[in-house]
Amino acid sequence: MTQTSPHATGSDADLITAPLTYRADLLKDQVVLVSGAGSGIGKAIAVQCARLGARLAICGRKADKLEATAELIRGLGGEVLVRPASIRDADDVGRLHAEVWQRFGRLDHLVNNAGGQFPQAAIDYSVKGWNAVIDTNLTGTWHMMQAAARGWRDHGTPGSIINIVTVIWRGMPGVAHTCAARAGVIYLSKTVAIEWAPLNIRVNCVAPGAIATEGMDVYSDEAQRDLPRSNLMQRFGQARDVADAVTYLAGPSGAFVTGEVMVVDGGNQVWGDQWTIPRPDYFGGQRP
Ligand SMILES: CCC/C=C/C(=O)SCCNC(=O)CCNC(=O)[C@H](O)C(C)(C)COP(=O)([O-])OP(=O)([O-])OC[C@H]1O[C@@H](n2cnc3c(N)ncnc32)[C@H](O)[C@@H]1OP(=O)([O-])[O-]
Ligand SMILES: NC(=O)C1=CN([C@@H]2O[C@H](COP(=O)(O)OP(=O)(O)OC[C@H]3O[C@@H](n4cnc5c(N)ncnc54)[C@H](OP(=O)(O)O)[C@@H]3O)[C@@H](O)[C@H]2O)C=CC1
Repeated sequence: MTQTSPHATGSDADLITAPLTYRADLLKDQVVLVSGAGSGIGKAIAVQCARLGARLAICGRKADKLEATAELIRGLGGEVLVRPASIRDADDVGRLHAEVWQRFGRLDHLVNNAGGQFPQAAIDYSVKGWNAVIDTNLTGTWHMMQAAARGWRDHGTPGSIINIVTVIWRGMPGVAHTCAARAGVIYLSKTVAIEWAPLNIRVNCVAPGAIATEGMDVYSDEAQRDLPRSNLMQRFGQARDVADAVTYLAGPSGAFVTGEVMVVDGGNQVWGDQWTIPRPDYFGGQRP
């Protein structure tokens, strides 16, 4: 979604100046690794963490997008390691995590935000299209989780993982591949929350509903018009709504929270169709 869209997320200036929900030293000196931090929700999370005193490591595939986020962080006086990487590449993910430890000597939180999908009827998925979404959203997320956990285990320090997923519980017509991947991440997270509790690692998820970001550009104009009507608030959420949930889980407020999924969706989990492809006649036909 472009910044000129009526539903566009806050501008860079908003990310820097919007009033903080949390006190400004909440994450002071902590190190946060955010994937997909070059745009949308990841950018909002990274900038908010920097405003809360954290030092950042950011990754994504496109260096120019990451640099733009890094500029904002540096402008705030923050410290940031910029590391282009695809989360699909397990070896490169391993090197990324090694660089984070080398640079900062610690990692406190991993925010697995990188991901995406394309709208298509599931019956038409190609093998390559299915694999692209599963390899990114499920397997790529896992590479990052495992590398982080190994780092904390090897250094004998605590850590927390926050995985950005989505609202899967009533299905997601038009994006079945991402629904499958995110369901996998949620139950992976609940399981390793148990296995990694002895390592003092908390593992949680945040499930956003329809949030106004550049990522929405992959959907048709009709879908973008319809999505804000798919929740009780009748609007898009903002990237900072998700950043606030991440901060809740990362900060002292999250100290007794693990294996949880925090839903930030304006109530879409209880009401509202979320079709991202034309609705079949069987269900009342095309969206208005
Ligand atoms: C639901 C509402 C709430 C959620 C909202 C959000 O999450 S929004 C925020 C999230 N942000 C986003 O969602 C951002 C956009 N999404 C992405 O960038 C996804 O991460 C990605 C998996 C498509 C990228 O995978 P990649 O880097 O590998 O990209 P690639 O281009 O190389 O494609 C690989 C293959 O996938 C297939 N295929 C791709 N597109 C289509 C299509 N339209 N049609 C059909 N098929 C399509 C095709 O097979 C293609 O190969 P081909 O045939 O071209 O050789
Ligand atoms: N906006 C919404 O309504 C919702 C979004 N989500 C999820 O939230 C997350 C952020 O989405 P949003 O900000 O909206 O969309 P964006 O498309 O703006 O953000 C996705 C980010 O992921 C990065 N990314 C994609 N593939 C890879 C990869 N293989 N390795 C590293 N980075 C990658 C992209 O950067 P680059 O292209 O440089 O690699 C991009 O910055 C996504 O996982 C999305 O699916 C979930 C529910 C709703």
